Amino acid sequence: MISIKDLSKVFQTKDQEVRAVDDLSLEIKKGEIFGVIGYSGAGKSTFIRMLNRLEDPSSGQITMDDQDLTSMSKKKLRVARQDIGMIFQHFNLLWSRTVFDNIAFPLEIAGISKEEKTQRVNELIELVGLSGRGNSYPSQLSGGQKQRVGIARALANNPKVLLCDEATSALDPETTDSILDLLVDINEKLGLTIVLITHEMHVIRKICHQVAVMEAGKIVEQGDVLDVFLRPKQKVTKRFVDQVMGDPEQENSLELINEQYQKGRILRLHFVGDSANQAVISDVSRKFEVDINILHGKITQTQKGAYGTMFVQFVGEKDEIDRAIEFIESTSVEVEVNPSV
Ligand SMILES: Nc1ncnc2c1ncn2[C@@H]1O[C@H](COP(=O)(O)OP(=O)(O)OP(=O)(O)O)[C@@H](O)[C@H]1O
Repeated sequence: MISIKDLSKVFQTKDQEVRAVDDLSLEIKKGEIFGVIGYSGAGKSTFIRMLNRLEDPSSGQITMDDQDLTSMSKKKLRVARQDIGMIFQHFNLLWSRTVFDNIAFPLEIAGISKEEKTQRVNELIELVGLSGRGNSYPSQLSGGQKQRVGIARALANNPKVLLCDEATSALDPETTDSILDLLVDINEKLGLTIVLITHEMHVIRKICHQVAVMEAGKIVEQGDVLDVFLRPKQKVTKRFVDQVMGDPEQENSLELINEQYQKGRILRLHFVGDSANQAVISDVSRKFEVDINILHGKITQTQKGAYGTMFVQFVGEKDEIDRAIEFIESTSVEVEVNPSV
């Protein structure tokens, strides 16, 4: 759906040249929630702003549904932009307009009749959960509600793509989660493709299908969110994954576990995104004569299923423990017996 080839943006300042985006290529599929994560200065904002030509690329090509956005005339671009909605960290609402009139703004520009406009705005107000707030002004709303207005306004013209520029970075964790839930809801209900940039791995974990990690203007790692969580290759990616998972081995030394729990067997179980196997512990306790102590671990949910590591102790007859381990090995849960650091 969106194809980005060799995209670069060079800013020329008085005393130096800054390569904010450096020869970047990406494919984003229709209906996907695609996250780009990176630290401050990585080039994320510049990248996302080029997708709707708020920023003009220095070189490279962006095609959306086979339309080349990079070589388009200003007039054609105005029409093509109706297919691309955008929301911002600081909402960018018109403070002198009500919620209703903020959402109506893009419809007025598109020249839609008054009746149609009223109907569409009311639909959008309901979709984003702001029923009854149409006559409020942005200053009377919470941060989360302001972002809901931003989302409704971005969706007014039925775009195919929604660009999110750090859309939850100004919000507290609970409000962040409610906005992320709304984005998933919209993605599923409307089949909308969402491209977001963030510096928070929590956002990627919670809603994205695909992730690209950006550093110094380049994509240094990319893939299915679960794969990247499971096997982060680059140092920068490992740091982001640790943001949400922590490192169980470091947090609670295995040596200590092995010292304290000397009976039976210590196992490290690795869960990798197959929800059918999340009940493996209760299955084992039902099927085998072993006592199970859960010692330490962290399992987290992603859009593609659960992921995480858990340390457990199995106590019982040796043969029974071996059979229980064999059973776990027959599932998609990876198991390591008497793991070492
Ligand atoms: N208009 C500009 N003129 C000159 N340099 C710029 C301009 N915009 C961005 N840059 C530089 O480009 C690089 C990438 O900036 P960008 O804002 O895209 O990064 P970012 O990953 O979005 O970081 P942040 O989250 O802090 O905005 C930085 O070194 C920045 O200083």
